Amino acid sequence: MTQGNGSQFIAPATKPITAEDFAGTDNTSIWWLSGAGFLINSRGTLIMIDPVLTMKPGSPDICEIGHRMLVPLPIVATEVPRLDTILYSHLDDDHLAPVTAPALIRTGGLFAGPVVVVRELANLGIPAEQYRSFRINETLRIGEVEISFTRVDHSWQNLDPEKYGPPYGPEDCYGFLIKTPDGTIWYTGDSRLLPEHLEMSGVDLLLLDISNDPYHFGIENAVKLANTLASADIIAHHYGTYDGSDVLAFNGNPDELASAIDGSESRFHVLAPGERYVLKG
Ligand SMILES: Nc1ccn([C@@H]2O[C@H](COP(=O)(O)O)[C@@H](O)[C@H]2O)c(=O)n1
Repeated sequence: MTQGNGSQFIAPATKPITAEDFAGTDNTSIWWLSGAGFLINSRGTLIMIDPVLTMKPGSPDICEIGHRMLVPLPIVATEVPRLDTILYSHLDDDHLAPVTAPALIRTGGLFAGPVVVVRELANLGIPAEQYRSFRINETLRIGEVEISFTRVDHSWQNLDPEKYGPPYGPEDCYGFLIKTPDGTIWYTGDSRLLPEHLEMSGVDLLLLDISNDPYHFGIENAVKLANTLASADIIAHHYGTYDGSDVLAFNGNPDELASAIDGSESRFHVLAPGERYVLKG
């Protein structure tokens, strides 16, 4: 892993995700897609979270949302063969990418997220029969997997509401609690730390946003959450992907957390995009 572009931490070198990774399995596997995105294959049930998987046409390193990528994508949207659901945490384009979303219609997956997100998915051309909005604490069951929608606070427009518009409210951005036959995964979503986050239990794998932005956990609270969920494995994300040493939301550094997370040697995973992690519940 390298430091580049001033002080920016770059993710480990990408490994390709292939068609075989979408086949039926006897376990639950997780891949970081880069940025804030994940693929989960739970015994053949296929879930994507916040995929940003398209490059600008003709450009080797500028992605669809205009950022130069520090690492290549492990798979592009047009090569994703099949999905059961695509979960969207919120509207920001490094989560809901406007070229990737329609490119995933052909996977047959159900697009799911908050009401405002689903409204935007409709604008992007997702057919009505292929999307559904959910409220906090509602559940979506797909095969043997049960997904519930957890609370976040990501009201970053408060930085300057005149410039950025109304701040995201409590039903505009979600996290996802994903119960599989092999254990429970929690994707916290982009959020400041809430008291209820510290009351979560039964989490086997924490997909932890480690960016150091005031409307995210920040290092101190990411460590606090990791140490509260003391028996969970952790996969770091929301860092090392997009060029922007001056953008706090892109500038997490796993090294800054590792020494403060209890037992980090065995449970804090700094995966390459496209590297498989097998859930041990
Ligand atoms: N001028 C700005 C505007 C926004 N931000 C931060 O960007 C983040 C939005 O992207 P997410 O991945 O977090 O959804 C948000 O956290 C803002 O704090 C900024 O730094 N400067």
